[in-house]
Amino acid sequence: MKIRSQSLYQRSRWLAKPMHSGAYRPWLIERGSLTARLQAKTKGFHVQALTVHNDLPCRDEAHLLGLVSHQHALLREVMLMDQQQPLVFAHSVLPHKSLRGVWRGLGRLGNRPLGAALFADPRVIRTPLQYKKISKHHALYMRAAKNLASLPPSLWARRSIFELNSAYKRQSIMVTEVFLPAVLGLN
Ligand SMILES: C=C(O[C@@H]1C=C(C(=O)O)C=C[C@H]1O)C(=O)O
Repeated sequence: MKIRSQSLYQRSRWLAKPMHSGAYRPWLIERGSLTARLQAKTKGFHVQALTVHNDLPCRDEAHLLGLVSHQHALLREVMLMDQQQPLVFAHSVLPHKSLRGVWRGLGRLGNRPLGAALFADPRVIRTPLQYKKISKHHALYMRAAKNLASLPPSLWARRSIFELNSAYKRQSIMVTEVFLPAVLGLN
C-alpha cells in the first residue's frame, strides 16, 4: 500500500485570496502566463525539468481533478530559473485521461515550458486560482526550497486547474506554483 508522500498537503485549506502576501501579491494574482512574465523580466530564463513520474496525486488534488482514489497520474515538477537562480517551483498533476489530442505530448515536454502549450490554445480555460502560505513542514516546501542558501519561514503557493473542452470531452490538469524569494528582485 503506497503511503501518500504528501499527507500534510491534504490537511491544509487553500484560500480564494492571497491574504497578507505583501510583495508577492502581484505575482500571485497574475492570471496570464507566468513563463511569459518571467521571460520578459529576465535575461536567462529557462525551465529545469526535475521529475516526471507516475504517482498518486494528493487526495485534494485528485478530488479537484475528478480522479478516483488510488488513481495514478503523471506528476511533473520543474524549476523556473533565471540562469542559475531558482525563481518558481512548479508541480503539475497530469491525469492520464487528459493526455490526449493536443495535450498528448504534455508528459514529454522536458525543459520546454508547459505554459507555452496551455496559453497558446484559446480553448484552454484557467479556473480561479487558490492560494496558500506553506510552512517548512509542507510537502512542497522542501522540494521548492531545496537549493536556497537560506530557508524562509514560509513560501507562497498558488494553484489552478486548466481545462480544455475538446473531442475527448473535458480534459484538465492542475498546476501548482511555489514562489521563491528571488522573484521579488525582478523589476
Ligand atoms: C502554467 C504555466 O507554465 C509554467 C511552466 C510549467 C512547466 O513547464 O511545468 C509549470 C507551471 C508554470 O509555472 C505558465 O507559464 O503560466
